[in-house]
Amino acid sequence: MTNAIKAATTPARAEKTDRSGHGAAVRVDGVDIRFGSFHAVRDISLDIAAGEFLCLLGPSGCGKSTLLSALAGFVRPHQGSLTVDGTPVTGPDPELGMVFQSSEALFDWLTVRQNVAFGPRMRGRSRAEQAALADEYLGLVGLRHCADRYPAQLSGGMRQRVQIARVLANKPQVVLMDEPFGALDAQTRQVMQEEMARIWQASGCTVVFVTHDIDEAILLADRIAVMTAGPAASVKSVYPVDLPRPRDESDPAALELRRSLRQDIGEEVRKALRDQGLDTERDTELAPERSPELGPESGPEEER
Ligand SMILES: Nc1ncnc2c1ncn2[C@@H]1O[C@H](COP(=O)(O)OP(=O)(O)OP(=O)(O)O)[C@@H](O)[C@H]1O
Repeated sequence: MTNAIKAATTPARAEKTDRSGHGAAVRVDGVDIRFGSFHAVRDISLDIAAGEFLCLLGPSGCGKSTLLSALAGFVRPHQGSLTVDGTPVTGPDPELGMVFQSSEALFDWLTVRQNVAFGPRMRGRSRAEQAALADEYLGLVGLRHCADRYPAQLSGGMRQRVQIARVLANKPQVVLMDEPFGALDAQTRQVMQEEMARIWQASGCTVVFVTHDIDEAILLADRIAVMTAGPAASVKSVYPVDLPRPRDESDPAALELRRSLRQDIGEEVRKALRDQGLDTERDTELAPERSPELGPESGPEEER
């Protein structure tokens, strides 16, 4: 467990009704996942504190989504355990909200308000409670004025905000996000990242966020876990992001962290490309950056 994020104590899940909408501690302990004979991830251990924002970074195809799916209860580990506030994850659970990359997950035939009220409705909340929750979470994502529109009448960024509101309206303790802004244009993505930081702070939930984007991870995360190239991917290193919020990407400490992450992930990407028989020597895009004026590189937790 050298790469593990050490969580505080993990209180019993029995308290969850009192703390609904607040974060839960997540423990990934020695998790192996296989698809038939294919070994996707190997011996992954991570302790994520209640209310923490953890980003998972790594080369394409290393197993980030697979790990997230296991946390969501969609995929069963071959070995090891996944627990939320000490309770094993055995299948999908309303306490574990999943936000997908594509906003196609929304129900096109329901209005925005009905989409957000869907979870509370399924959980037997009264009409008044459904309306109040939809109003609250649409307000949080700044879309109260769109409540009566249908998803097709919204932009991609707005649809993603509806998806986030719909997940949060269930008051999950843990929100799992799989490249939620990956399909957005650069400007919308930047606004959504800033919004996400605000929404997370307002909701208090634990977030596990998969991304390819180093800058996005630095902007959002309390800690960043970097995965090795697959197959049999594991956690290579965990970086604490000790930067004040809101984050300033031009902060020298942020630039230094970015350089370390690029180097760390670049090594894994080159390894993956070599395994695929590609020549990576000429890949200048992935070459580690050298900026002597930035001083010594920041390192992952276990190197400190
Ligand atoms: N249901 C499945 N059956 C077989 N193999 C799978 C299955 N799901 C994922 N894999 C394989 O597991 C590996 C990890 O896939 P995964 O989607 O988790 O990677 P990723 O890091 O999220 O990739 P990307 O960053 O490109 O989205 C890949 O080699 C993928 O082909």
